[in-house]
Amino acid sequence: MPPLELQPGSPAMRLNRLEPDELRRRLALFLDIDGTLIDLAATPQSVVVPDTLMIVLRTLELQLDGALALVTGRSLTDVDRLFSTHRFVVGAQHGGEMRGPARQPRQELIFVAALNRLRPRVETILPSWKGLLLEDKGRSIAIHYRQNPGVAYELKTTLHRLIATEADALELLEGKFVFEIKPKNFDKGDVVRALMMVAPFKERVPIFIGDDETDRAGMAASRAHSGCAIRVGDKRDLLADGFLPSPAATRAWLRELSIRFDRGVTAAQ
Ligand SMILES: O=P(O)(O)OC[C@H]1O[C@H](O[C@H]2O[C@H](CO)[C@@H](O)[C@H](O)[C@H]2O)[C@H](O)[C@@H](O)[C@@H]1O
Ligand SMILES: [Mg+2]
Repeated sequence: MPPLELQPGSPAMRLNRLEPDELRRRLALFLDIDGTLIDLAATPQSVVVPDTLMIVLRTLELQLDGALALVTGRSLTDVDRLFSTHRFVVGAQHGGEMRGPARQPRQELIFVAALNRLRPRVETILPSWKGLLLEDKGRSIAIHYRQNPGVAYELKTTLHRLIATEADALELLEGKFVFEIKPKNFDKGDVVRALMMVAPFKERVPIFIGDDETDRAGMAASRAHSGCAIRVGDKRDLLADGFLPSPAATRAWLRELSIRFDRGVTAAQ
């Protein structure tokens, strides 16, 4: 099994002791995408989803009777482009856009007016710096500065100043070489809470796996449902019950989990 480091006494320890078939029937997986399932790349468009990951996710989704969701900052359209051969349950745009198990896109419009008012002002300030990439997702706007990391402080200060005019409605998230402007009324925790109210997630124990500050709301919601949280990367995090060192380790861990479920079913037959 790849190196999943578990905090002593965490609920994850108890889950880990369950028989494979019991675990399979009890578990719900909430998986962040960038930096957790797939390796980071120079631009949002240049990431690669390995075929093997696609197979593992699809297999786990079947094994968990559908209780697997992708929870991401990306837009739903972008998720469907990346994972083009299957439509997963998705909490996109940090929870601003959702496709639940009923396969119906649910779009929340609250607070979006504030974002629409701010959009032209963000577009106006961007040419002040070289190498910025604007990713307008509709319900959130990402400003990537990976190509010019030196601008971080000045850009952040400017964006904070812009957002101050819509402070009741909007917030600034800090990701990996990216600042994101999003409405305040949702986060990844809402995705977990919403899905845990409906089948097939309901009654299961959630595990949220993420790599970023923006995942902490999802991690906290998972723990609040008596589940656990795993942080990917080298940051220690008090909210995390376990740690995986890299997206490659996450992929390997998910694959091992799927194999363990498969063996459990075979053993029970
Ligand atoms: O919640 P996530 O699934 O982790 O998505 C977070 C953001 O990921 C993407 O940006 C990040 O990944 C890019 C590709 O590796 C990288 O170039 C960029 O620097 C990262 O910040 C995505 O473009 C954003 O929309 C997501 O919010
Ligand atoms: Mg991530």
